[in-house]
Amino acid sequence: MTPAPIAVALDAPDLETAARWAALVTPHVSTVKVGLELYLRYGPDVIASVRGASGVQVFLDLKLHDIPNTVAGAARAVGRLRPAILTVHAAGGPAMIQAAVEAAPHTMIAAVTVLTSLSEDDLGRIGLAGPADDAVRRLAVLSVEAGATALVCSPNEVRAVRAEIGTGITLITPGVRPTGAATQDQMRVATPEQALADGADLLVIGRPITDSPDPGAAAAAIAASLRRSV
Ligand SMILES: O=C(O)c1cc(=O)[nH]c(=O)n1[C@@H]1O[C@H](COP(=O)(O)O)[C@@H](O)[C@H]1O
Repeated sequence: MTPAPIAVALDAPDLETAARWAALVTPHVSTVKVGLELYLRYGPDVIASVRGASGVQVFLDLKLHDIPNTVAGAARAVGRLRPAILTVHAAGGPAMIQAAVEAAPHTMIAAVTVLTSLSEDDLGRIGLAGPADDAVRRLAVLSVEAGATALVCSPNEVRAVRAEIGTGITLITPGVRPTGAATQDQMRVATPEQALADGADLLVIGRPITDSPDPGAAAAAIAASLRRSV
């Protein structure tokens, strides 16, 4: 069976746990995601540990955000690890995004538009007042023009972003919660089925899978539900 278009966020406190989660979920999902917690603790070795024997696609989520020269250096450094996907913050601007794209030519650069943990009230307070859709679409267009081939947004904006940028750009959506699951610190959320129906290409799902006593079964259940919904 083809693995589901899900990136499981391996936000674990230690490498053994992350590698165990990765091994349990990889029969069911296309991708595993390494974020700041693991990378800052263990460094580059973490990539090989979670990739394991399965050779699953690894998404390195470092959300780089600095001046173009610094981001180019960072993207070059981690590009050598050949992650399939690397995140940068779209708010770093077009020159920064372009620098990342050029520095890591074998990796898909995904620009994070507006964090899914931000509410519209939060957006007003950081100077992005208005519907989240507006800021997300603006950042999406800027990022694609700068060379990003993937975008990260909440499932609530995926339809508007797709309409704005057309096909050919990979849309990645965190903020995904199966019906009834706790939203925790996520503010702009939808179900996996809704995110896929609205045009997401890859769903980032962490705690609804990794907090389960059986992460493999939790991933398999969401994957099966996605298959039934298409
Ligand atoms: O870039 C990301 O992956 C990301 C962007 C965003 O806007 N929101 C967001 O939650 N994420 C990541 O997606 C994952 C979501 O995890 P859960 O909330 O546990 O499903 C975390 O690893 C976040 O770092």
